[in-house]
Amino acid sequence: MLRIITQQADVSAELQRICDRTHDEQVLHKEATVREVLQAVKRQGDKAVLHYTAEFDHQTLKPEELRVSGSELDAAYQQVSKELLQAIRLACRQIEAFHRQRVPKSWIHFGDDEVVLGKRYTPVDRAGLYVPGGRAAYPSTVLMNGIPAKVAGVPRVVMVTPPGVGKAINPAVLVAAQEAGVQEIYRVGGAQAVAALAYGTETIPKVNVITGPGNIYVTLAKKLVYGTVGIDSLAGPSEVLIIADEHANPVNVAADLLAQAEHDPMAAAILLTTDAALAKNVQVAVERQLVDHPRRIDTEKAIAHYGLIVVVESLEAAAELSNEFAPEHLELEIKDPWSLIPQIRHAGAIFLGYSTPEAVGDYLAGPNHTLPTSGAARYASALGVETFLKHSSIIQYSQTALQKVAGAINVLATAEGLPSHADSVRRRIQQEE
Ligand SMILES: NC(=O)C1=CN([C@@H]2O[C@H](COP(=O)(O)OP(=O)(O)OC[C@H]3O[C@@H](n4cnc5c(N)ncnc54)[C@H](O)[C@@H]3O)[C@@H](O)[C@H]2O)C=CC1
Ligand SMILES: N[C@@H](Cc1c[nH]c[nH+]1)C(=O)O
Ligand SMILES: [Zn+2]
Repeated sequence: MLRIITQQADVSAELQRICDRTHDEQVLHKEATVREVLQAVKRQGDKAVLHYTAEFDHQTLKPEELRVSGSELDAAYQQVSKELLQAIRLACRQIEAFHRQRVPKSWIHFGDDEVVLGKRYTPVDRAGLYVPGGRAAYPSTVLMNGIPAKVAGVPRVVMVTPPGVGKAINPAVLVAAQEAGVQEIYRVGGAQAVAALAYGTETIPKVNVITGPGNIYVTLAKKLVYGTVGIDSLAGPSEVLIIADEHANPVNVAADLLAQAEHDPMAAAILLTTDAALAKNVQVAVERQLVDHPRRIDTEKAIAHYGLIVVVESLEAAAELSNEFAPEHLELEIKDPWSLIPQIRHAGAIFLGYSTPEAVGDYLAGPNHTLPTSGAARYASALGVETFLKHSSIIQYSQTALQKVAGAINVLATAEGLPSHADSVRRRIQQEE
């Protein structure tokens, strides 16, 4: 049963507990497992990858089966319906159009005294996309990761995804990969996949950046390999926080809460409402919709552990609680959602109004669905083209310009006790005189 509490109770502490669910003591034993997997893959390469694939995914693979073959990729097109292919292509177009909107551009500024300054953007050489596949198949995530990598111009894009039952990756995932321009796919998931991409194995190449969402094991692994490789953000078990007023439809709100909860037993689904009657009606609607839910057991776990309805005093109070939580997805199911926007400081994606369910963003509105979770939206953002780019600063000084700043550099270098720094400037000035 989805719990209802009022704002008088210790709401902040309860929200914090839910927010921290991926980094509290209960996940420590999972972190120990992940550390073991990372070390083993680093030392033993493919052998460890295959070992953990057998242990956690229950699939016995030979090294040569790790990479998805060309014939499997071709065959996937025969296994998806025309409607599914059309939907994937529609999503592709909309996601690509969105991500092409504001691609970071190199720039150069020619200043006084022939000083040239700028930034030059270049893609990483190799990107590794993690596409989840434990409890559901995620062709949409293939597009959300593959398209920005393509727009960024990454020369080599590698994808990993769990092997699936009978070693068969969902054909929609393989079709989506090809539509997004990804051809190099490996049948491996979990922490062992992240480790393979971070350290490289005999079969799987080491990459420069690992992107994509995943469950607690994937997210902990990404956190631990950060530094050896770059990552997009900690995009772990899904979350939605809905702020709703008395005009919201309780059945729709319940469906949106369940749409998150069904992802994972560790997913979070929170409603903050100014209307006590709506709170009760949503609670009842959630129960009803769970009755014949095909993923009932896991979804109920998420609702029981990380689901919550809070009756708040005002929309302003709701906005403040939402900021404390910093949700991955925030839905504003209120009459004038734009009026609350100025008060929202932290959220991965914001969905406005009664007719914008999060699912529209999950699949095809265009913005990325790979978003920071567990409070990471306080400092991180959605995956984007920039995730696959880095920039080099460009600096050119003329002799005249150098002469003008030599004194200041000398003072700063002396203050830092670094005489060679001062000397490197002084010598050039003296050479000129
Ligand atoms: N934040 C975001 O942007 C998004 C998050 N998600 C989240 O991605 C996740 C997908 O999760 P899954 O379906 O589980 O797929 P997954 O691919 O993330 O995880 C499955 C892998 O976990 C490993 N694993 C399972 N049990 C294990 C154990 N006991 N010990 C060690 N490793 C184990 C297995 O190797 C398996 O391949 C969900 O939490 C979902 O909410 C999905 C889309 C977007
Ligand atoms: N809701 C997921 C994305 C998703 C993919 N497919 C369905 N939903 C998230 O956390 O962003
Ligand atoms: Zn979803």
